[in-house]
Amino acid sequence: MTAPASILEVQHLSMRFGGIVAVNDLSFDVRRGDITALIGPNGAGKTTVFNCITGFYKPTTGMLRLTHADSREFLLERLLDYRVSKVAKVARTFQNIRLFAGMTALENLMVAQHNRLMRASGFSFLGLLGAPTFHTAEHDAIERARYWLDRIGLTARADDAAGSLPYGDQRRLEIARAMCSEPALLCLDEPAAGLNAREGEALSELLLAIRKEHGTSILLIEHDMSVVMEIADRIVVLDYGVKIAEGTPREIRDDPKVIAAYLGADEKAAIEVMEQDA
Ligand SMILES: Nc1ncnc2c1ncn2[C@@H]1O[C@H](COP(=O)(O)OP(=O)(O)OP(=O)(O)O)[C@@H](O)[C@H]1O
Repeated sequence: MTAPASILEVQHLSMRFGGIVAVNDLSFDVRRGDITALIGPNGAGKTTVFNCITGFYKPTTGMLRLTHADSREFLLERLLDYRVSKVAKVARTFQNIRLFAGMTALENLMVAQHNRLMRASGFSFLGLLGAPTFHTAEHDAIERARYWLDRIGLTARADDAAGSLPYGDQRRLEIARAMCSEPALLCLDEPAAGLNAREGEALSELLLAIRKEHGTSILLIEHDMSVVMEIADRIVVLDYGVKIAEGTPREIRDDPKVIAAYLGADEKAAIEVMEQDA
């Protein structure tokens, strides 16, 4: 059986906060194995969409259907947030870094596998008895953590406190931590924020490698257009909670509606700017 082409279908999603309509009747698909970017000016509703997908918010209306490669379906709007990560296998990073700063880099990657280890330990009982299933799970968890440390070039700093690492390394460690839970869908909220050009390139390389080597579908919010244009397969553009465009990086770059939204101008003014640039 071939895996369904879309890993996530967002259908008619709306989210209201009192009188504010943060997301308004939004529909788009995240294709399996693609890097999809969600972009738009400040306040467009991007983080609200993420919060609905990851179960932090219950949408006012709409459906969020996630389909695993084996065709198992999950309606994310009906799941509690911990089940979105644990059962539906959606992992997420945040705009601000949320590592455990006092724990080592390796420990941060082990904590991410806590659920799996707890299950293998029979919720402590089998672990205390030293059951082989627990030892195997523990060994696998360490191997997985070491793999990801190596993948982000931090093996030599495995025992350093996460908070003492350079900012770019912390960003990539967060992504590695999310990958330790072996997600079907990886949601990244502004992973390039605060990175310099070199760190931005290292991030792009990491995300392209995750897609290529692990086949993980990625949905990212990003303001850094150089990163978006370089790595995204498809882009969805939001403005005032509404989808104003969707397409390949090339299609989006030349779309007057998108340029107008970013300039805070109307479409006619945007076309004039494009003609001046040409
Ligand atoms: N919990 C909330 N309560 C009330 N209003 C909210 C809440 N969360 C978001 N909003 C409002 O919803 C709108 C969309 O916000 P959101 O943070 O989703 O935008 P964004 O595109 O992620 O912006 P940015 O790029 O600045 O992070 C804004 O007007 C914001 O003030």
